[in-house]
Amino acid sequence: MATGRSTQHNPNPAGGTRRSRGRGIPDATVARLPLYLRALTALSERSVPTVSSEELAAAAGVNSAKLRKDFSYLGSYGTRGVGYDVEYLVYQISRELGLTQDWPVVIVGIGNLGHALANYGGFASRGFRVAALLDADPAITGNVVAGLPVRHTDEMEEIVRDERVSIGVITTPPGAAQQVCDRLVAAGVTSILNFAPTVLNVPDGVDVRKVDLSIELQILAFHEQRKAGDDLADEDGEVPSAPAAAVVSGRGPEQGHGYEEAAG
Ligand SMILES: NC(=O)c1ccc[n+]([C@@H]2O[C@H](COP(=O)([O-])OP(=O)(O)OC[C@H]3O[C@@H](n4cnc5c(N)ncnc54)[C@H](O)[C@@H]3O)[C@@H](O)[C@H]2O)c1
Repeated sequence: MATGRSTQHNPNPAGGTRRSRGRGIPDATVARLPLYLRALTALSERSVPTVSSEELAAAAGVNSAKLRKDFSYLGSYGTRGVGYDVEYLVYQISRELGLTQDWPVVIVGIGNLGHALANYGGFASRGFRVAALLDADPAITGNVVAGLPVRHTDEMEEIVRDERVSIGVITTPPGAAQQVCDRLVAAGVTSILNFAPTVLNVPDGVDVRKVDLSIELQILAFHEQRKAGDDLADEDGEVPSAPAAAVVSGRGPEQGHGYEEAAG
């Protein structure tokens, strides 16, 4: 394993706007592109030809000034009085996100979550092909999930090389995640989507995105608590002291998605 590891890619580091490699689009803008693409795809499916920045911003849940700024990085300014061409924007954003090419993905850890992800049809329609499902448990290997045989992790290196896999999805228990990550990276994977509740150490040049539904729920709980506090304050004019900080204290900078709050 390489030395000099860094921790995961922080989409919004303190002290400046991080720019993605290549065309100088800020990472915060890149993080919002999938939101625009989802909204645009829905419009495209309804054969809507054009959309205003306000309509699209509302559909994507983003502020419209931010959307116009984001699209200016793509060189897309829309037409006054007409708006943006939906099909062209779908193409432009897909191209920017690298979705016009096929991305083979491996999923490691085919338990409850791995099964659910393997069965999720949305990957293929967005350009992500599940190249292999891997698990360390011989009782699971050989089972067919979503039409694919679960293969043993002993085959990981060979599969990554032969299928030219650059994206690995980790759905193992937390105790196994770092070791799985190390093997994926050593085999040539350069992007990891980590569902295990653990912080992964990776060498420079490897991007890690972390998905944690419990953190999202904790953030909602924080806002719920604030709302409850506001209601009480409305009644008696005082805001009660809320122990909410404890609820969100586990939120590290790499864990928040922060589409709206991220600098753009
Ligand atoms: N991010 C989220 O929102 C979210 C939601 C649910 C679960 N999780 C996490 O996802 C992970 C999986 O959860 P689950 O409910 O599917 O667990 P599970 O126990 O059902 O499945 C885990 C699978 O990983 C396999 N495994 C164990 N060690 C391995 C190794 N070294 N290499 C390859 N495979 C290995 C096991 O054989 C098993 O099939 C856990 O870390 C859990 O905490 C995250």
